Formats: sequence, C-alpha cells, structure tokens
Amino acid sequence: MTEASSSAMQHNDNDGESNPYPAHWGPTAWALLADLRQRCPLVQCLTNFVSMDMAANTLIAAGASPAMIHSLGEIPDFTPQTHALCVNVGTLSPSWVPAMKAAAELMIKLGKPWVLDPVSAGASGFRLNTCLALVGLKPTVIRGNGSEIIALSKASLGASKGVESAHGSSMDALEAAKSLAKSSGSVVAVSGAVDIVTDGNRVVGVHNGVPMMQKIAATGCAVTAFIAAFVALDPSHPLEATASALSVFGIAGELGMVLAKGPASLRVHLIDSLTALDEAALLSRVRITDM
Ligand SMILES: Nc1ncnc2c1ncn2[C@@H]1O[C@H](COP(=O)(O)OP(=O)(O)O)[C@@H](O)[C@H]1O
Ligand SMILES: Cc1ncsc1CCOP(=O)(O)O
Ligand SMILES: [Mg+2]
Repeated sequence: MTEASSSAMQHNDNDGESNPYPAHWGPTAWALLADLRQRCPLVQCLTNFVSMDMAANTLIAAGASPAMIHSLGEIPDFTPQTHALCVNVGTLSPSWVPAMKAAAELMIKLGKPWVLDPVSAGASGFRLNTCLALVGLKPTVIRGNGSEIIALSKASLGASKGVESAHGSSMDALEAAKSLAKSSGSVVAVSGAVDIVTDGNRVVGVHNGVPMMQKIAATGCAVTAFIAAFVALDPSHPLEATASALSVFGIAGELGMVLAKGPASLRVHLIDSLTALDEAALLSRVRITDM
C-alpha cells in the first residue's frame, strides 16, 4: 500500500470525531461521478497539443464524452450541443484566441458552464493578456497551479518553471486565489499536494493524489477538463463539483500508484482506475476539508 493510500485508509474511516474529513463530501463526490456515468456529458475542449490525448482519455474513462474541436468556424454549430467547455492556453498561438473567446462568450450566452486553465499565465505578456481577457468572460471555474493563479490575481508576469509552478505549496497562492475568485466571480482552484478550491469566501482543501502525478505531462490539463465535466452536471454548485472532481482524480492517482512502476505506467493505471472506481473505494478515500 502506498503512503497516500495508507493515509487515506487511516483518516477516512468514518470514526466520528477523530476523522478530520466531513462525512458529506464522500456522498457528494460519488453522486456526481455516478451522475456523470449515467448522463455522459459532452465536453468541448480547446486545449493544448500536449494534453489532447490525456484529457480526452481521462474524460472517456470517467464516463464523459470529449470533443477536441477548436476551429472558430465550427463554434456556432457545435458549441451549443455541449454541456461544458474547457479552454486551456497551454500551446497558445494568436490564431486560437478568437475561437477561445467566441466559445466562452457563447457558453455564457447559453447559460452553460465553462472552465479556464491558464497554463503558464505569467510567462509572457501575450499569454497573460489573453488569460486576463478570458477571465473577463466569466469562467465558471479557473484551475491552475500556484504560480499561474498568483500571476492572474496580480495581473503581472511572475516566476514559474514554464508550465510548472515555481511555488512549493498551493498554500502560497491561497490569498491570490481568494482575491481572484472575488474579482472574477469564478470558483478558483489551485492544484498541488493539497488542492485549494475557493469562491472567495469559502475555502476547501482536497488531500487526495500522489506526488508522481506531477511527473506525467498534462495531468493538470486533464483534471481541468474533468472539472468541466463535473460542473456540467451541477452548474449551480461549482465549488462542490470542482472539489469532487479533484478528489476523484486524486483517488484514481492513489489507486493507480498501487500498480505503477513510474510515471508512464501511472498514467495508464490512473486512467484505468477512473473506470474501475466504485462507491466503496471512493467513500473510503475522499479527503476534503473545510479550511
Ligand atoms: N505533491 C502532490 N501530491 C499529490 N497530488 C499532487 C501533487 N502535486 C500535484 N498533484 C495532483 O496532480 C494534478 C496536477 O496538478 P499540478 O501538477 O499542480 O498541475 P499543473 O500540471 O497544471 O502544474 C492535480 O490533480 C493535483 O492534485
Ligand atoms: C508541457 C507543456 N507545454 C505547453 S502546454 C504543456 C502541458 C502542460 O500540462 P500541465 O499543465 O497539465 O502540466
Ligand atoms: Mg497546468
């Protein structure tokens, strides 16, 4: 048993006062995953080239339907058919920006949720300005790593290791996340060892996952697409949907780690675990706290 899964067993055994994880989160996350498997939401992803495979396979394995359709000319016909949109600026080039904006604007007009992944938002002026313009189009959820959320919150270029965070802990971005959530009206999620999710007032921490998930390209992008699928199911409760998606994805990582020999096999076993995950395993492993 891995350290993470052993810890999950110890801490989430419904033993009353000693259990730091409120009991309602397990049933909430399970209800959403069961609903996803039944309703199979269609998620349009305008996402980077690195992540297309991982994000699509994450969505399919969980029970959703991905569509990596990104050309501007297709948006008026296709986007209205979707249940959620994921916009990810990872391999941004100027020709993609009008389609990203048009798809986001259409989702807002249709009253449907959309989610932004501001990959490396602080790395260049072009990237930062594009992300700030997208934030102005009212994403339902913004999910990034610590450096990305700090750059967006301050609206300034800032330290990152390319697409990775230069900040050691997601907690370094807690105040930035709350401030961004308040100014944008979006739910903001900062991923890391503990994923933070906030609407500007309420803050929850998701304690699932394993460190090796950072060693797989596009796990962050994949979990953002996964959040979009969860938010499609319950757009009026985006904080609950986002925390649940992060927890379920982290649990798939924990279960995958039991069989994995390294990042490449973890990727395979994480995806397999999303399909295999059942109610009992999920309920025993969800670790979400109010902060
Ligand atoms: N140290 C860690 N322990 C457990 N899970 C982690 C850790 N670091 C990242 N994760 C998980 O890996 C996924 C990607 O997060 P992260 O690496 O922060 O995103 P990004 O790839 O966008 O920088 C998330 O689901 C997150 O919860
Ligand atoms: C390596 C890379 N370069 C541009 S986008 C991308 C993928 C980033 O994926 P993630 O943010 O999930 O680590
Ligand atoms: Mg990322």
